[in-house]
Amino acid sequence: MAASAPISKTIYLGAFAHCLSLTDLEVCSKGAIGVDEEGVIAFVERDVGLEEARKRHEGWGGARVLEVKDGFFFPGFVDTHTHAPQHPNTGLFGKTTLLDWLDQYTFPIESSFSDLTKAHRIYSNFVSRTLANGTTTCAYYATRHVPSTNLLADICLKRGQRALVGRVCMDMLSPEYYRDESIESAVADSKASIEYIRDIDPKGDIVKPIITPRFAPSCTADCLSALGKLAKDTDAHVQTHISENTSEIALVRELFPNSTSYTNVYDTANLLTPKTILAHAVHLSQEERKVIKARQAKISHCPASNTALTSGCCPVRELLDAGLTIGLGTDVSGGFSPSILEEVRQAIWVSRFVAMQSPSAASPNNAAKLSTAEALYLATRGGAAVVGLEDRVGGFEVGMEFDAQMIRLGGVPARGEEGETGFEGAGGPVDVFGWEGWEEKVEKWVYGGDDRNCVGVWVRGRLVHSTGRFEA
Ligand SMILES: Nc1nc2[nH]cnc2c(=O)[nH]1
Ligand SMILES: [Zn+2]
Repeated sequence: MAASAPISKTIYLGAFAHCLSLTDLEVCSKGAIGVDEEGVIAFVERDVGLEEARKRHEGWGGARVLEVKDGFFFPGFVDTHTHAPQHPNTGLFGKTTLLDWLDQYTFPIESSFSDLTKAHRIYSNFVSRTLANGTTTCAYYATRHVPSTNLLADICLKRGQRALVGRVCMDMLSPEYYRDESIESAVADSKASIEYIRDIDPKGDIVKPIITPRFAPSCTADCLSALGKLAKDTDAHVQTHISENTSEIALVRELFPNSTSYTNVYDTANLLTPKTILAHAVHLSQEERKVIKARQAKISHCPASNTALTSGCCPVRELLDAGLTIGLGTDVSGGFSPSILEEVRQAIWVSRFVAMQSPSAASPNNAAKLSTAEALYLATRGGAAVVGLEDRVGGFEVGMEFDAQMIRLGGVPARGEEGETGFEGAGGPVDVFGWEGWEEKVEKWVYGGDDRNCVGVWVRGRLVHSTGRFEA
């Protein structure tokens, strides 16, 4: 499954589902998606069999055919915010909240990434884990160490996962043992990592650098401004955290007394650009939302993390109504799962908690609730827009690149005989009895599925993960 191996022209046959818009999920029970040797979608046929699809497309007679059985193709997920070095801490947060969690759990593990052997082990495992969960594009925070940050980019490139990889900057309020020595060294190290990543993938088809000030409380105003200038000079992406937790917001007010808001701190440093990803955005004021929209900066919604660290319930409907571009983020290890499918569920749950906070408990604010289609949109097309890939990935359209996952659902045997469990035909955690419609099958996957259902993953038409549960 080497990322550089040539790919053959393939017709992906069978059911597929993808989002056409925020509210519109298309589920096609009998499709044929033609993908060329460059991994670009050449045709998408609906309600046709293989022979008809071949007849309609000259030159596709000899193409390889890959059929999905008991399932469907779905676009690869986009994880718009996660921390690869925090992977060993997944599930470890106790009763902490953001600021004490950083001190207790996060800085100690991140600081150990000066050890390249350890970094290799953890990063390889995490990239495998995210791929196995259908994540074809991922925005990664690394640590402040240049060699291990570059190693993460190497691993993503080798495995064929699209990635934005960021060397973390932090020149204040972090422990002595894990802090940039100066603004100059923070900028020079960031530059070195940007140059390395652009060198290994000059076109940025698979890996790209992303400038990563950790968050305002761990960067001086001058460091933020220097990174804003670096973003302008290099035209690179930017990622940071914003307005995650109320104590953090109070700290920002104290540290930046001349700024009118948390958003204003980043805006003053020229860090809000169309290529900026702002993680969390739970407690933004109306004014801050307007500024973020005006700068065309993007939002990563991280519902599992926001609940685990009791940061708050992000009012996603309001952010959508304000016209902001939003994707989902696992935020490992604030978040407890590397799965964007889990974030889809968590985003739906959190929207329901927001709905139940309406003044009348007897009548929830239904408008706040995200539908399954909307949450899947955030996981695919929304995320693609957050990382600037909306023209290339996120849906099955002619001219887009084939980033996809094959989802298989378990069939329950038609006849259970005495002594049988009725479990024999099942593959994975979702039981399908045969009478469900395709929309219902997708719903069952969203609420009950996991990586056992994700049997194959492709990036630009290249197989990057497989469980062996289909014939390639
Ligand atoms: N969730 C989360 N928030 C942060 N704010 C600053 N650093 C972090 C981090 O590592 N995780
Ligand atoms: Zn984070």
